[in-house]
Amino acid sequence: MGLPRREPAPAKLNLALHVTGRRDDGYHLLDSLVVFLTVGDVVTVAPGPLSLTLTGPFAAGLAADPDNLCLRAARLAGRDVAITLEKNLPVASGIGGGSADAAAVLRALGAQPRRPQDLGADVPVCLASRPMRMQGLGELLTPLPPLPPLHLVLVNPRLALSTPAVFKAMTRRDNAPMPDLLPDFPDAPALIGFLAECRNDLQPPAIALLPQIADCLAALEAAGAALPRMSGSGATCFGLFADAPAAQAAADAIAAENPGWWVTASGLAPASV
Ligand SMILES: C[C@](O)(CO)[C@H](O)COP(=O)(O)OP(=O)(O)OC[C@H]1O[C@@H](n2ccc(N)nc2=O)[C@H](O)[C@@H]1O
Ligand SMILES: Nc1ncnc2c1ncn2[C@@H]1O[C@H](COP(=O)(O)OP(=O)(O)OP(=O)(O)O)[C@@H](O)[C@H]1O
Repeated sequence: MGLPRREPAPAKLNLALHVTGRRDDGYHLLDSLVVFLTVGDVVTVAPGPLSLTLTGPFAAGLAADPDNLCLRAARLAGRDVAITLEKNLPVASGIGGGSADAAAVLRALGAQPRRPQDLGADVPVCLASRPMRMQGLGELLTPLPPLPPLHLVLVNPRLALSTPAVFKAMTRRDNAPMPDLLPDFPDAPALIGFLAECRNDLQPPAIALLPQIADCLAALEAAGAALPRMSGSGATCFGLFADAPAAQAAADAIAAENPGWWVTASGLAPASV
């Protein structure tokens, strides 16, 4: 594949995240509905030697050190390339930033490693970057039926949350999965009705570790969001709105009231990135 190449790394969002068990090695069994957003990082890959340059609003939260997931992805692909990462997503925020970046590097290189999950449980789904039911530890992927357009607002208190710490803080790990057969989602009310019966099982332990998450959820609720919920292991929360102007107006109102937070409106990424 020709270089240089610019590859979007769309944010990952867990519309629902059920934790259904725990293996002896400490990893958890998941059942999740995952979608990808128009907001995201951007990776550019050019001919080598191997290097990483960080730009963008959240670049300061990361170091260009060898264990950055972009460099780990290039090494897994066996390629010496010069990578630029435009970091638009908050770091350690439950929307898959690092996994999305690693997947974008692999896509840009046309690499198909046998075990992308070795870079992180979310990397296989981020490689696909299209709506999926994600099961197992994150490696079992089933495409979702077509989804209606969604208009979201994301809210993050600009406080990082460690994924292992949230899993560790769970008090109950044998929660019910989603139904075996998912219904069709002809419109947003149908999807919202289904999601209302689902959960993010990481939300209660995350709030116990970081009570500000409850403030983000309350702000979304007050702005009229359907289904305010946390994504992944947090702390980013999301809510759904009727249309793009309503989402933008809610994002503006929440940002004005909470100048310290990261707030953005977003839609779903097109099916192929
Ligand atoms: C919570 C999710 O974001 C949901 O999409 C992902 O499962 C986490 O994906 P990720 O950040 O790519 O995860 P990894 O970097 O592989 O793992 C971080 C930590 O999360 C916990 N972890 C992750 C995935 C999984 N199925 N069970 C786990 O218990 C483990 O403590 C692990 O050490
Ligand atoms: N390119 C990268 N972008 C973000 N974080 C990275 C990257 N490379 C390494 N990391 C490390 O990975 C950790 C997790 O960050 P990341 O943003 O992927 O978490 P997350 O959004 O919570 O992901 P998930 O939803 O998959 O749990 C951070 O502590 C960070 O230091």
